Amino acid sequence: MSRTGPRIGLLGGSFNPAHGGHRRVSLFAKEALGLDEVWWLVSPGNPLKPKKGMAPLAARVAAATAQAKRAPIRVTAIERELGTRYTVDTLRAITNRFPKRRFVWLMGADNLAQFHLWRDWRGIARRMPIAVIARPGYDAEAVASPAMAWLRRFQRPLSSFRNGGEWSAPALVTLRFDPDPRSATAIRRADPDWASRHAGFSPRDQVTHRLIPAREETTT
Ligand SMILES: Nc1ncnc2c1ncn2[C@@H]1O[C@H](COP(=O)(O)OP(=O)(O)OP(=O)(O)O)[C@@H](O)[C@H]1O
Ligand SMILES: O=C(O)c1ccc[n+]([C@@H]2O[C@H](COP(=O)([O-])O)[C@@H](O)[C@H]2O)c1
Repeated sequence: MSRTGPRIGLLGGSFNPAHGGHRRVSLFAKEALGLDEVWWLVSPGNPLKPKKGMAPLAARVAAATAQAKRAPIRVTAIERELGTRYTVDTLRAITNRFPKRRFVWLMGADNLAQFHLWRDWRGIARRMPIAVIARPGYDAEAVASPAMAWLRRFQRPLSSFRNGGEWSAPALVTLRFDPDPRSATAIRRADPDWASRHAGFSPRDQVTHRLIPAREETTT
């Protein structure tokens, strides 16, 4: 299927909590890749991360919404609505739901280093291009990672993504810019009570439907 509509970067994450690094790399990726928007997919629960120390989804969405203010970033809890937990399932559902858009999966180099542990990671790479954002302390690990051994053959120059270029997959582009050292781990270390302070946050109900992009027509 040919996708010619708006270009969307998807940044999935725990956002526990969201920080300026998320915002900055999203804006950078938007410019570098010529995207129309970046959607943050605030995860109900990363399958590889412990639940302990994780603030409730609603608290993380609220903090992400504040962090994304006045930026072309849409904060969603779409995995909650879709009932998906694994990225491969989420991306299948999103591409089916928004057939007119073109998507690129964004992730930091720390996630590329672990990507081979994700469910059907090759399936993710086949579904949409991947843009990896350099991250201090992780780039060497990412380059040497098992997933990279397979993805390397699909590496594309940044120029192939810009100016209406064809977005075939698998494709891997590396985004290098002034690396941003911020991390949620550092924030939690400085403020160990962050998650417990929000433990009672909006305990009821789903995170609210207005955070979820409206369903589009399913015909192209
Ligand atoms: N400073 C950064 N530079 C590049 N990518 C980043 C940066 N911070 C977060 N990311 C990326 O954003 C996505 C969501 O990140 P996440 O919510 O896990 O934040 P984090 O700071 O990595 O959290 P933690 O320290 O708890 O692992 C991931 O793909 C991650 O690699
Ligand atoms: O699908 C998987 O197996 C999988 C394993 C680990 C992480 N992920 C996704 O990777 C994204 C980044 O997660 P995190 O916790 O590093 O911010 C987030 O969208 C997770 O759901 C997905």
